[in-house]
Amino acid sequence: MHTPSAPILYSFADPNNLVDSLARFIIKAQKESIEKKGRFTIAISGGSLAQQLNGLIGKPGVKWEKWQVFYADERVVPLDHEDSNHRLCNDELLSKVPIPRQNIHTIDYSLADDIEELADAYEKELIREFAQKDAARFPVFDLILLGVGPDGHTASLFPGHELLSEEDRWVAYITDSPKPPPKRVTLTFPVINHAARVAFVVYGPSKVDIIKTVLDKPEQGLPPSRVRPISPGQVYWFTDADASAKVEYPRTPFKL
Ligand SMILES: O=C(O)[C@H](O)[C@@H](O)[C@H](O)[C@H](O)COP(=O)(O)O
Repeated sequence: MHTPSAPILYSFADPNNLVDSLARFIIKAQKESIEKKGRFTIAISGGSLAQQLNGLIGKPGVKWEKWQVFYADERVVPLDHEDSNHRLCNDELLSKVPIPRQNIHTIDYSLADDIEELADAYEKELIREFAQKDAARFPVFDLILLGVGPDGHTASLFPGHELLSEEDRWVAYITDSPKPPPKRVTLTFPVINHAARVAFVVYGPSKVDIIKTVLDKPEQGLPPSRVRPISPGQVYWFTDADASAKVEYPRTPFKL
């Protein structure tokens, strides 16, 4: 029944090719989603991922007014703070494209003194977008974009952390993140694993060992290995030759 499909691994020798292929992949996902539902729901992580999205800037065929952008995880800092994932994503991409501000769903930092309330408010923001329209137990994002830390975390789901077993909530909070800043909110595994598509974007030599473990030894259960969207959801890996150098898992040639 709901057997997850095997991950699809792309490895690009040329970094520009990764950026361009990722942009084309996102535009195709956007087109299919808008044709089906009239909108495109996407969640974006922080870290180096934001820079990899600049292939979208100025590309024909992107219907920015149909995008609904959420954050796969967010650091609990003011939105203009240099640690904010929203600030990063805004600086790298969103401020450079004609997306309506109300389509960008940020945390409400005014609730930061009570992180549980802040996480609940962000969950309600998702419910407003998804529950009424899709009436599903969990939201079905059209696309979730994730990175992987050298310690094997993804979004703000860290190896060995109790949040890995969250089965109920859409948005959870963490106050002891091993990667600073310590206070964060994150989408949970049930949400990530209900997405139509999840794409990891990982490049550079510092990721070579962790990517090998995640893809070749999924039985170790690192957070990115647990990203296995239920059918017909699909997980993709966009890597460069440095990050995937040691991986034995089979690569798929990129074509749309
Ligand atoms: O808020 C965060 O810290 C990120 O969302 C995090 O999950 C990130 O994606 C990875 O740590 C990879 O980051 P790099 O690509 O910068 O290594």
